[in-house]
Amino acid sequence: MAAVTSVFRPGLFNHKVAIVTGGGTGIGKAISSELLELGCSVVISSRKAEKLEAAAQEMRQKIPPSSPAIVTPLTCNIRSEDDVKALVSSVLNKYGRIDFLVNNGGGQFTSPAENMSSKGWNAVIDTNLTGTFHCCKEVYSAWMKQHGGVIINIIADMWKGFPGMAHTGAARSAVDNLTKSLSIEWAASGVRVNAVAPGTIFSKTAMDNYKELGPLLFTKSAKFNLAKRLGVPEEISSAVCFLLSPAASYISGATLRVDAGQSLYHSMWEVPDHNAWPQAPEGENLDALREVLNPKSKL
Ligand SMILES: CCCCCCC/C=C/C(=O)SCCNC(=O)CCNC(=O)[C@H](O)C(C)(C)COP(=O)(O)OP(=O)(O)OC[C@H]1O[C@@H](n2cnc3c(N)ncnc32)[C@H](O)[C@@H]1OP(=O)(O)O
Ligand SMILES: NC(=O)C1=CN([C@@H]2O[C@H](COP(=O)(O)OP(=O)(O)OC[C@H]3O[C@@H](n4cnc5c(N)ncnc54)[C@H](OP(=O)(O)O)[C@@H]3O)[C@@H](O)[C@H]2O)C=CC1
Repeated sequence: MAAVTSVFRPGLFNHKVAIVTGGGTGIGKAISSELLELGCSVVISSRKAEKLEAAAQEMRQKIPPSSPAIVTPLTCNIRSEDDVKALVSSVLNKYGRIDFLVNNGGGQFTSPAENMSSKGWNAVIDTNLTGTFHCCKEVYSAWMKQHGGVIINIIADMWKGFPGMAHTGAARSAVDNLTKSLSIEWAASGVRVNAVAPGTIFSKTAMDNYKELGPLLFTKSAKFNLAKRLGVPEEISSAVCFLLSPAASYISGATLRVDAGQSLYHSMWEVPDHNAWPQAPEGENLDALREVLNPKSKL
């Protein structure tokens, strides 16, 4: 299979520097690879050093000879403010600038809300909401406040709630709002802040996170969008590269849904038939409704 080639102009991001959290797998790997192809040096960052190093090796082999880009793997748990400070400081020491921050690292587990422990809830909120905040704040304070830049937050299709993953729905919705607040507060520094809300995007690592449930969740999900197929990480990457690029110079505070209309369509979560709902009030409208539902009842 041929390698995907960016639709953007070669050299578009020459000599820029990006941090991509979760940059070694799935969506983050696709974003990092496309940025490298376009000339941007990328720091890929997540918790597991071995995984990052392997991803960096693979990416190095694919950087076009014409690209001045360098890829650097650096470990960081975004839940820890100290880790994030150390990451940003290392990037500035090595590269002397940070043009782009892509807050992609994150995730969750499936569980009905009533079975979530406080520890599990906090793990997901700390990762997806607080982790994103840590990265935005540190990159802004240490670099973008004085020099400008672009931040992209990867969120999720939580627009109709997120039954089965209520913790991440709450966290991502909060990041959608954080994106707007930061875009306003940091506008005068020349910082654009946007979000991308993916639909269901297949990668091996994303699916494996759900263990034996993974294949079922992903295959079942494929029909709940207008394309009638799953997305792939490259389809998120191109949206991110657009928002990072000068083509999006008039876009800030926005969330771009890259979901083939999934958020407009019906949900995977089935509400079972039940009689638990309060009855509608008696009156002429309910009488008329009963007649429509059961015309013979009048006889
Ligand atoms: C319903 C339709 C779904 C279709 C799929 C469509 C959408 C796909 C969206 C995606 O985002 S795919 C990307 C998937 N990738 C990831 O999620 C990767 C990152 N995920 C994680 O790191 C974890 O999920 C995490 C919970 C965010 C963090 O895990 P970690 O192991 O670092 O946390 P701990 O601190 O060890 O655990 C804390 C606590 O959390 C609870 N918990 C963790 N995993 C599970 C689980 N699988 N099931 C139930 N509970 C879980 C648990 O209480 C843990 O505490 P302990 O019990 O271990 O003491
Ligand atoms: N795939 C999909 O359908 C969708 C994905 N998303 C979101 O997109 C992002 C990328 O997911 P995807 O590529 O699909 O799945 P992956 O599981 O491949 O990616 C998740 C990445 O996040 C990193 N990560 C997790 N926790 C932390 C942490 N505490 N600190 C730093 N890095 C962390 C992981 O690396 P490590 O374990 O080494 O820390 C991993 O690289 C996630 O935020 C995900 O929730 C949103 C909507 C849909």
